[in-house]
Formats: sequence, structure tokens, C-alpha cells
Amino acid sequence: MKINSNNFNMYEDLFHKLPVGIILINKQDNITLINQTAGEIISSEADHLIGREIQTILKNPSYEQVKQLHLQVEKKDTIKETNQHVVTTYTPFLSNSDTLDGVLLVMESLDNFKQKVSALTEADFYHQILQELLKTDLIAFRILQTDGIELFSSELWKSEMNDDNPYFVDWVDQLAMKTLTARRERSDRYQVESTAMNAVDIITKPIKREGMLSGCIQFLKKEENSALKQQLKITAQMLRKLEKTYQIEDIIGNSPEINIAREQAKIYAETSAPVLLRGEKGTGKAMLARIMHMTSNRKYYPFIRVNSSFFISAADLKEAFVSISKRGGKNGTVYIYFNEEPSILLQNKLLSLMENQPSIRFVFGVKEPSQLAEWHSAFLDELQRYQIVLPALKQRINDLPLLIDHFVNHYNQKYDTQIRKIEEDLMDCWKTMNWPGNIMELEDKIEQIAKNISSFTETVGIDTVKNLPKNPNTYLEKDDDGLSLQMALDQFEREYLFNALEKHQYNKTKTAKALGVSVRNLYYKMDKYKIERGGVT
Ligand SMILES: Nc1ncnc2c1ncn2[C@@H]1O[C@H](COP(=O)(O)OP(=O)(O)OP(=O)(O)O)[C@@H](O)[C@H]1O
Repeated sequence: MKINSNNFNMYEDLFHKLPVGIILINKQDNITLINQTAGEIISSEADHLIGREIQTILKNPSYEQVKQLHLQVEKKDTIKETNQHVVTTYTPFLSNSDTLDGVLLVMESLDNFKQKVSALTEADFYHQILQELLKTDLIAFRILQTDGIELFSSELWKSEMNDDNPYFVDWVDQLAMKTLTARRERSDRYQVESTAMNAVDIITKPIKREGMLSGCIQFLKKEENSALKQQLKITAQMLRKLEKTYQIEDIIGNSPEINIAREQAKIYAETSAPVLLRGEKGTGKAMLARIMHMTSNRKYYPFIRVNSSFFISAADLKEAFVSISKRGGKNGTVYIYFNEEPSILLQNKLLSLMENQPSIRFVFGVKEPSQLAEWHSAFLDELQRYQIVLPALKQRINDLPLLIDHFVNHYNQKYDTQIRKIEEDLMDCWKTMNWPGNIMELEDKIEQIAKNISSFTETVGIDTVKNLPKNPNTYLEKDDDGLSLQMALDQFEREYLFNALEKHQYNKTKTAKALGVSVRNLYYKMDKYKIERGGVT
């Protein structure tokens, strides 16, 4: 750069305000012009420095080369009075005829200079990171290079990214890759299913240096209210379970089989046609019948469940429906569960009842495998028009983790336990089991664990389960032909209680009296055999 006396005058105003110190030195080494910034760096009034020899101010001024060869020189120096380090640039100050008028000295404190340099290099990168960190209160974070290699991660990040859930770690890595490829910020949520406790948000931001992508920063944020939300969800589900007022979302599972059943239930709920529910014991037939009732416009009328064995004779059937009508069931739903093969006579009676009671919505449940082929064809035709098949648990074993989560949450609440995780060994074992009692059996197992485990236990493995007392309701675990005497007795007692309750329209005092037991004992047994307290909703 060449400056001459003409063009210099044009910039005199600006001259004093420049962020760098500027000094004009004449050929005799005296200061002839100095701006305010230079005065500040030297710690003196600029005007007082006019006329001073530059050697009296700087320790090692060096501009011989500038004078002789008209070259620009840059070097570090020190202010004599303050010992402040400065960076100096000497430039020849030339006349119109290119002869030397003097030397222009640009001076800047070394600290300022470093800041500027670093702003253009590495520090810019870290500065951005710092800015991002200051903007947020998230302290679980990590920084990656463009090739995906981790440069740094905070302790909190490390603890959140434990190797227990490789899918999650992999998912987070993939998010980083997406940001690095697309050079755009992304936020995604992960629902931790193995523990079902929290949703985790990962925010991934690109970091650019001089417009070029130089990496990314990832923040991890656990959804603040997720624990509370989860709590509310569980409580609402518990209430619905207690009141048997299930909703469609209470059907847990994502497998295609259960998705189809769920969709069918939604559609059929809107009609009044009879529906046949088929499935092994404990697959959720009664639950689905209730859900269909609760999602239909009959929900304000009663839901009445009757076992087919209750209708010993046609007269019983008639009597039952008179009683159902009296209980307001006329506009409600009647769920008839074929707990034994219905006689042809009963089938005919039911068929004519359905024709005569058009306002009642009939849902039938049949336990698989069943002898449907032997049923009366007219009755079967009527029932099979709308049927839903509920898959056995072993047919939708991929739903096991979701179901486990659901029941663990439920029984954690009920028994004040803190189970967070089912260990892999137990999970593997459960995945290969036959589950003849299906969801009911699984629920029962988890209840047994929660009931008997210490309230501090967080993980449950095979060893934990082995040492627990056996469930008295083990009849759920075996096929009918393999029942021990105790199991058979339990099963008989359950059926017997159920029928007695139905006979007395779920009036506990009357039922207890008829059975010759106390009301308390009746409640205990209902709880033991998971018999609904209401029977009517
Ligand atoms: N998909 C599901 N999601 C959540 N819970 C379920 C599901 N299916 C069943 N359950 C639970 O399993 C238990 C048994 O269900 P339910 O009594 O409806 O089965 P079922 O097929 O009618 O049995 P059974 O043939 O022995 O009468 C219920 O307590 C219910 O809460």
C-alpha cells in the first residue's frame, strides 16, 4: 500500500477513530502525526507524543529497511513505559514523486491481534461451540468432526449414552450423520422402550468455520415432563383398568396381527351387528369386547358379560335376558363368552333372541381352538359375518417388550416397586416360552414379581424370578390337560364364583351369602382370580 500526503488528508477524521494505532514518523524519526488509538495503546495523550522520537516510545523500533528499500516490515515490540506487547507494521509514506516522506507505523496490542487471528482460525470453531453451549442449559453434549469421529463429549453425555441400548446409540450416530450430510439442524425424539421411562430429544447442529462445515454438536435433552406425563398416562390407564372402561389405546402391541384386530374393533364398534371374538384364553377377548362397547354410542348403557355355561336351559336364557333388560342392558352390549361348547338348542335360542332383541349389541367370545365346524350353520353364519381373531402371544412375540413395559409400569404403581428393566436372560427366556395363558399369564407373572420383589430392585433377571414364591394362579401356565389337582380346583373355583356372581347380578352380599363365605373373602377370591368387580359398567 502506498499512501501520499494528498490522499492522507482526506481521511484525517476517520484516522483518529480507527481501531488500530497509527503513527506517522518523519525521516528524522520524530512523530509528526498520531491517532487517539495509538495514544491509548502507549497510555499517553496523543497530542503530547507529537515531536517525540519513536525510539523513546518503543524498545526496538526497526524501519531501516522501510526507509532504504521502501518495504513493509512487521514485527513484535514492547512499549517502553508500560511494557505492553504490541505488533507493529511499518509502511513507507511516500510523496507524489515516490520519494520517502516518512514511515507510517500501525500498532496494535498483541492481545487484540491474537484475538483477531484466532477468530479466523481454530478459535472460531470453539467460539461457535461456546456460543451454542451458552444459549442452552443442556449439558449433555458431544462434538463430532465431519468424518463422524467424536472430538469431545461431556460426562453427562457419556453417562446417558451407556451401551445398554445399542439401538439408541446407533440412532444418535445416524442423526449426526444426517446433519453432517445435509448441513442442517435436526431435532428428533427417541422413546426409550426397554425402560419406557423417558423420551429423549437429540438436537444436532452443524458447526461451520468460514462457511465450511467443520463438524457438528449434539445435545441430549430428556423431555422434562416425560416422567410426569408417563405418570399421568399410567394413572389414567390404571383407573380405566380398575373401572374396566378401556379405550382403544389400552390395547398394547404393534404387531400386524394386533393392529388388524384394533382396526377391526374400531370399525365394528360403529355397527350394531353381532361380532365374534376368537382367541386363546387370556388374549384379550373380554377386554376388546369392552373396548368396542366403550367406543360405541352405547357406552352410557351397561356392558354385561355372561358365560354361556350360565344358561343351563332355555328358560335360564330367557330369565337372564329379562334380568338384563331390567338392568338397563337393552341398549347396551352383552358379551357372551362360550366357556363351553354351546348345545344346538342354546345356539337356536340365542339366534332367535338376537332377532327379538335388536336393540342389544351382542358380542361373542370363543376360546381357540374351538369346534366351530360343529356349530349350527345358521347361528355360525350370523356370528361369523364380523369376526376378530386375537393372536396368541407367541404369534406376536415382538410385542413382548411393549407389553412388559405396560405391565411393569402398572404394577410398579400398584406395589410401589421400581422395576426399570427386565434383564436379557429373562427376556430371552420369555421370548421362547409358549405362553398358553397369553397376555393374562404375562400380566400375572409381572404382578407376582412386583408383589414379591424388594422395593429397591430395579432390574429383574432369571435369578431374581427363580427365588420368588410360586403364583397360586399357576393354572394359567399349563394347558388344560396338564392341570395339577390344585390348578384344577382353582379353575373350578373361579368358574363357580363367576357363575354365582352372575346369578346374583354382581351383588356381593347376596353372592357371598349364597356361597356361605364372608364378603371380604369373596373380594379376596375375586382379586385372586382376577374376576371383575363390576360385571356391569
Ligand atoms: N392387548 C392387550 N393390551 C393390554 N392388556 C391386555 C391385552 N390383551 C389382554 N390384556 C390383559 O390381559 C388380561 C386378560 O384379558 P381378557 O380377560 O380380556 O382375555 P380373554 O381372551 O377374554 O381371556 P379368557 O378366554 O380366559 O376369558 C386382562 O387383564 C387384560 O388387561
